[in-house]
Amino acid sequence: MPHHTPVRPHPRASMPPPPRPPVAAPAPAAPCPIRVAPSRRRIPAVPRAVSVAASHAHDAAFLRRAADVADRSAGLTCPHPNFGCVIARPEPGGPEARVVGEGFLYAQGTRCAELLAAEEAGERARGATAYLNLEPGDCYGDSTAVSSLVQAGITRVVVGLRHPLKHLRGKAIQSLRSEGIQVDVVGEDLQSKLFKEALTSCLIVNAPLLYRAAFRVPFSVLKYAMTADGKIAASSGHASWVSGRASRGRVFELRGRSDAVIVGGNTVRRDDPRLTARHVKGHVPVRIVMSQTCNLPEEANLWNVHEAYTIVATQRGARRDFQKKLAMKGVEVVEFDMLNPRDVMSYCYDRGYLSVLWECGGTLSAAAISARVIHKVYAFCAPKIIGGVTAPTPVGDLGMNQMTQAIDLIDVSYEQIDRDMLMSGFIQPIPDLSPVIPSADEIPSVDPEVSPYETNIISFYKTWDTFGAFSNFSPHPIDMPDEKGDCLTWPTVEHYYQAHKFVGVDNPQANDIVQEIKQARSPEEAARIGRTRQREFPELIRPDWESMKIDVMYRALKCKFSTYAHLTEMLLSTAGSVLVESSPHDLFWGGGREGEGLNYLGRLLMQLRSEILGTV
Ligand SMILES: NC(=O)C1=CN([C@@H]2O[C@H](COP(=O)(O)OP(=O)(O)OC[C@H]3O[C@@H](n4cnc5c(N)ncnc54)[C@H](OP(=O)(O)O)[C@@H]3O)[C@@H](O)[C@H]2O)C=CC1
Ligand SMILES: Nc1c(N[C@@H]2O[C@H](COP(=O)(O)O)[C@@H](O)[C@H]2O)[nH]c(=O)[nH]c1=O
Repeated sequence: MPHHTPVRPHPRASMPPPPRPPVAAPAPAAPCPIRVAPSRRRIPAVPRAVSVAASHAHDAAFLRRAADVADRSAGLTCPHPNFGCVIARPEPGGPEARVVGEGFLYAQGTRCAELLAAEEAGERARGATAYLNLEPGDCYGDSTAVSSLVQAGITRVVVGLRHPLKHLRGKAIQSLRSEGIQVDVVGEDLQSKLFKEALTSCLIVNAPLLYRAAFRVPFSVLKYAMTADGKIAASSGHASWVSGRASRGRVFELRGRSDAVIVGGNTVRRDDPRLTARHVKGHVPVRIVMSQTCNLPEEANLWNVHEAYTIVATQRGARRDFQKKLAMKGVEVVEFDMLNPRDVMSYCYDRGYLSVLWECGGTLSAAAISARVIHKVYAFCAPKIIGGVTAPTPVGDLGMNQMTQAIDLIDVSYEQIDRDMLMSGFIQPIPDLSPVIPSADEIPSVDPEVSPYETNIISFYKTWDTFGAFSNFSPHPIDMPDEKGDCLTWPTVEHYYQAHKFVGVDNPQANDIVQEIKQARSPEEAARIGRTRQREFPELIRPDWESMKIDVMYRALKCKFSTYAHLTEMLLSTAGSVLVESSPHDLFWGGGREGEGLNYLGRLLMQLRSEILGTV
């Protein structure tokens, strides 16, 4: 029988709840068919003695709403598995059902959607139904989402999609059922075509996670703006602007939904782009330049890493002196034996990216399409003619010389944006993983492919991966003494670690930064603030930081694992294995791309494990 995680009390409130989103959620950035109904909107009245079809219509409407709610973190934080939870109950005496609570996962390491929705519903959750776009991904060993629904008194749960990650698939559904809660999964227990639209909404809002799980590369979107005669720039290369302001505003939103934005060397040389999302607050994607020659300008907007982080992906050994200059500016250079879109996407997968936006020209876009790493296309078409025999086009040579070879886009949407027309469609359909990965109740307890003598390396990285609780981003607050001995609660280990770069520095600005980090709404924002301030104000970093950072991390980890018994249990369950933080770029705390990293995070966890086992 597969092991199912016992329902545990959820950890103390780890993060201040994000401020209530506006009543009408921001219009979804992607021109997807779903529109967000204003919050608290009554779902159309359905007579109490409802037919099955009518109750399905009810369920479908609330499930669509859960998918809409799940999308609310777009542009605020990095792409992550999107969870929305809507709790609804029939009005006492009235025929209508009403939303009594809803919530969405704001970021990795923050309070889960189910906990937030149950808190908002309060006593009204008793006997109600919870609608989830995606099966809960309790991967911290504490089943917060499941226990929140159980403790709230939910009696029925409707799930849009089973979790696509193998180590999570089916576990929460099984836990809920073992607690006596009725769980209806669309496509399994709910087969009606009335769910088609709701299911599409669930697929779209979690497309990045689904593509990542299915193809082991991030969900990749190619976006370009072209004139009516099919040019992305004048023959001189001049391209400002093809599309209008409103269309470019939509592009900024698309960037805000992406972990990274990719351009080719030519576009850098021609446009000197910034590639930022242009919103005052919120998530800023990494900018990636693919350049085989590394023949890039000495000065460029992309080298201003105060605005956003930049990676140059280049051929191994290309212009090493220039690479050093880039590194001095804070630009990260990553070398590849053979620079190609597939290897760069595999690297982005290793970095935990879910979604990437390709904003390159036709040369690189053709290479990416040929490498089959592009999944969706956004084509902005402007009503203007530029002409030019040599004017660049959106996609270069694909080796096709018969129109019958053309790639047909599927699930195509058309949207007018001011004077422009946006056509978007998929090159590869959103993967339906239901038949591919069996769920927990179907997976044999021992994977026959893995021999018991298989390598004993346990890799961990993102909070949604196996052993996600080992990540410093996991939502486990720690109580730590400050320099005066007073006990302070830090939302996560990451908050504590980043803030302690600036602790003990006799400068009010340093203390302000400590407070700014401590109050960050999510560990990723705490990390972003800490790293940005470190680059901006190196003089505010405590002078002994390099010699003290391991001790700071060790103290935080010791507190984390001694505070949460189930985390200690999880750590001890890895006895005999080597723990590696599989970050391909953090060569101090992580293992690196080819194991060249020092893996200090893995080493500290193994040290803690030994101390607990008394085997130091
Ligand atoms: N309207 C729009 O939406 C857009 C317009 N543009 C315009 O397009 C023009 C640039 O287009 P284009 O010349 O096609 O440039 P690209 O942006 O496609 O860049 C091509 C460069 O990408 C690099 N590259 C790295 N790996 C590969 C690979 N495996 N295959 C191919 N190239 C690779 C090379 O850089 P290197 O030479 O350094 O080795 C190559 O020269 C500019 O005028 C720009 O203004 C660009 C983007 C969007
Ligand atoms: N010219 C053009 C686009 N060009 C793309 O946008 C980049 C410039 O981004 P930024 O520097 O952030 O404004 C440029 O390098 C290219 O990738 N995009 C569009 O949506 N519409 C347009 O008309």
